Amino acid sequence: MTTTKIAVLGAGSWGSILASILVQNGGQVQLWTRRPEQAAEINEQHTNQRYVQNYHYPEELTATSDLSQALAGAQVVLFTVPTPVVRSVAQQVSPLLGTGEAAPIIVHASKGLEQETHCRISEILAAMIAPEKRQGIVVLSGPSHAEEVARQDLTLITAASADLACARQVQKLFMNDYFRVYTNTDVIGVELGAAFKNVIALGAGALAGLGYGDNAKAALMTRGLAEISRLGMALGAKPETFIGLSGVGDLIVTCTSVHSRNWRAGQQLGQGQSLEAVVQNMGMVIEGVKTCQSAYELAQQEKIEMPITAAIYHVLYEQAEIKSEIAALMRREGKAELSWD
Ligand SMILES: NC(=O)C1=CN([C@@H]2O[C@H](COP(=O)(O)OP(=O)(O)OC[C@H]3O[C@@H](n4cnc5c(N)ncnc54)[C@H](OP(=O)(O)O)[C@@H]3O)[C@@H](O)[C@H]2O)C=CC1
Ligand SMILES: O=C(CO)COP(=O)(O)O
Repeated sequence: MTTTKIAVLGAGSWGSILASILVQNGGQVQLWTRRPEQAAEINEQHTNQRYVQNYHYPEELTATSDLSQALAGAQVVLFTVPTPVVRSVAQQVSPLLGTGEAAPIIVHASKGLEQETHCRISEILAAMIAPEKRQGIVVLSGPSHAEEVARQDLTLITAASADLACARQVQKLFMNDYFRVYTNTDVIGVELGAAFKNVIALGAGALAGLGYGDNAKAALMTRGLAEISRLGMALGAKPETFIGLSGVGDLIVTCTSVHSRNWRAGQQLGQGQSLEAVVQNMGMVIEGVKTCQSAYELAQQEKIEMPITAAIYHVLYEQAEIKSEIAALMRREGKAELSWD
């Protein structure tokens, strides 16, 4: 079997751990970081202390700050940078890619929507990388905190693509005894589930920060899933995807885990910290903050009721009090739980 050459772009928590899996599975991986000192740390110490503490990366993993070196001969290019920088990184990548037979499969593992354009990540990649420079675009998504994958905890995720053959190739690259990958062709549903769950996780964290209990958490997740699915379907997603790994699966893990940066950010907001302080202190991406604005605007555009997302938007962008938003949610007019009643 020939070794697959893979470029992983972004050496944060997720990119570096996905790169590690690919190396463990026999891939030849170049991990790109914009910081030469981080490349040196990964190559020489086999650590990435800023993002994943107490983890020793496989010694075969090579990091580089030279993008053309990372992409040379790559058959697969995996984007793992935060949503707000996907467009600018793709712009740098595009001129360096081969065409035709040399064009790579493009994969991404980011979870958000672009602010202002409301684009999904695969839409950004399709716009920035010409069709002759890529094979299929595959989305990797599901309940998967980097910290747990690092310790080889059992993890199941989805590889979604309109091109099922490409999704299967990506599935094969990542599968091993602790990391199991399913395929899905509903790219819209997978990307929207991933983006919107981060917004609900901010709410789950805020409830915890205010001292609410498990009833409130379950209620938020359930009604959060209802509104995510409503907007997702209006935007072309298949309903079943929201009860899959990239939907309810990721919603559960993000709303219930201390590993989640979105949950932790919400918890700190609930404890009374300012958004600026929370973002500043996290030192890692909190995707739900920006995606909340896109979700709120899309809901208005599609005329979809999303009361929880709207409440979180009011807190993040209009300085509303969390407790007043909770009170307003609880005092909404009584409703039927399901749309057919
Ligand atoms: N962490 C996790 O468990 C999971 C994360 N994800 C998703 O993966 C994506 C990445 O998240 P994650 O790795 O956790 O984020 P982190 O905050 O841990 O790391 C972000 C990485 O992106 C790099 N970066 C930021 N801006 C730029 C830029 N302009 N050009 C190049 N590189 C840049 C950072 O580099 P620098 O250090 O130089 O700033 C850093 O390496 C997010 O969309 C997240 O939702 C998905 C599943 C699990
Ligand atoms: O998406 C994730 C787990 O599936 C990670 O969530 P956070 O970005 O909130 O840490």
